[in-house]
Amino acid sequence: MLKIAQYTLSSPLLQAPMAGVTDRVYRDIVREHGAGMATSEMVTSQLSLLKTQKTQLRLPQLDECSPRSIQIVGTDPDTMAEAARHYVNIGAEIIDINFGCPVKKVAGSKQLAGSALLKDEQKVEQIISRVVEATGNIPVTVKYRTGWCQSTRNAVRIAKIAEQAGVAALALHGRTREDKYKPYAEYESIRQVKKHANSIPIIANGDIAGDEEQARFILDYTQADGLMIGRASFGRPWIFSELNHSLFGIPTKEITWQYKRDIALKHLESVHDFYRDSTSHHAKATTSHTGFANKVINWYLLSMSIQTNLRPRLLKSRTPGEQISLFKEVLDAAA
Ligand SMILES: Cc1cc2nc3c(=O)[nH]c(=O)nc-3n(C[C@H](O)[C@H](O)[C@H](O)COP(=O)(O)O)c2cc1C
Repeated sequence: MLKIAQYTLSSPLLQAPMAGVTDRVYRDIVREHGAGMATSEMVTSQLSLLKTQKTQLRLPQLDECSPRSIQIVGTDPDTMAEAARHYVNIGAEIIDINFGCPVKKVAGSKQLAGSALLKDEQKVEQIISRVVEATGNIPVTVKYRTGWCQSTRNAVRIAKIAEQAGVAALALHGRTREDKYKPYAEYESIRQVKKHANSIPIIANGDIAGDEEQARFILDYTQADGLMIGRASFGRPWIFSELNHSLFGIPTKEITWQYKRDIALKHLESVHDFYRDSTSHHAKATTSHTGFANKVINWYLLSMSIQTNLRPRLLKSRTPGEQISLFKEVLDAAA
């Protein structure tokens, strides 16, 4: 089984961190359905911004499934080390560093964080070393892309830097920053990384769609120790238990239509509970609350191939109660 430093995971299939997606509710649901770990979406290493409600809601909580991994993003080694120390103090059990984010707000010329750091290997080394030093025996992992652009791919060099600086595991998305999300991810770089940095677990990421044959191919071809799944888990948290069963023979419940319906409904109810409880004292509560609830509805309608003319009403529901009962009606009508 996949081991990250002192943590033996229950499955080598991990949920990819996704900003605006993998909130506490999402992480709980995928863990319940077989994901071996679900890292938080990226959070700032600027501790002064920690007060914001948005960041507070992104942080892992002490009652969350272990190991609690939190992903930090930033650019200054000392600031990131200080942030890592802070997150460990409030309960993180693994610190993940983001060297993969392609978006302008993070990797643009103003911030030079996320995937932009792949252009500066020395800085990567400094950041990792400082964070590893700051976190003591709390494992540090790295999630990154294969390089800034096709002509400067440096996944193997980054892996060796990370390995030498004491990183406990690497997750590699088989695209460069320049590739953004264009089809398709490639797995050759992941295979090379596994070949050249074989003292730590390597986790393959990119376009894993949930079918057994493809997942088996990626594992065999790259020899990776685990797979990380992002978008394919939208409205489909049972993807983990399905693949756990088909790839590794881990027993699972039968995934019937009724089972999916119950999960979809529970996901929506949990989003309403979580944001209502967490944000009831904040004026801006409704933005993330409604945003997440509507995303959840759209994901499940798509993944369960449900077409309904009630969709506009569903997304514009005035109260959580109204939305939940309408969603139930839609799910039951589609059964
Ligand atoms: C909406 C969205 C948000 C994302 N946010 C993050 C993030 O916060 N940190 C990170 O390392 N990667 C982030 N990613 C990248 C994913 O973790 C993953 O590497 C990428 O989606 C490829 O995997 P997939 O093809 O299985 O989706 C994000 C991706 C999406 C689609």
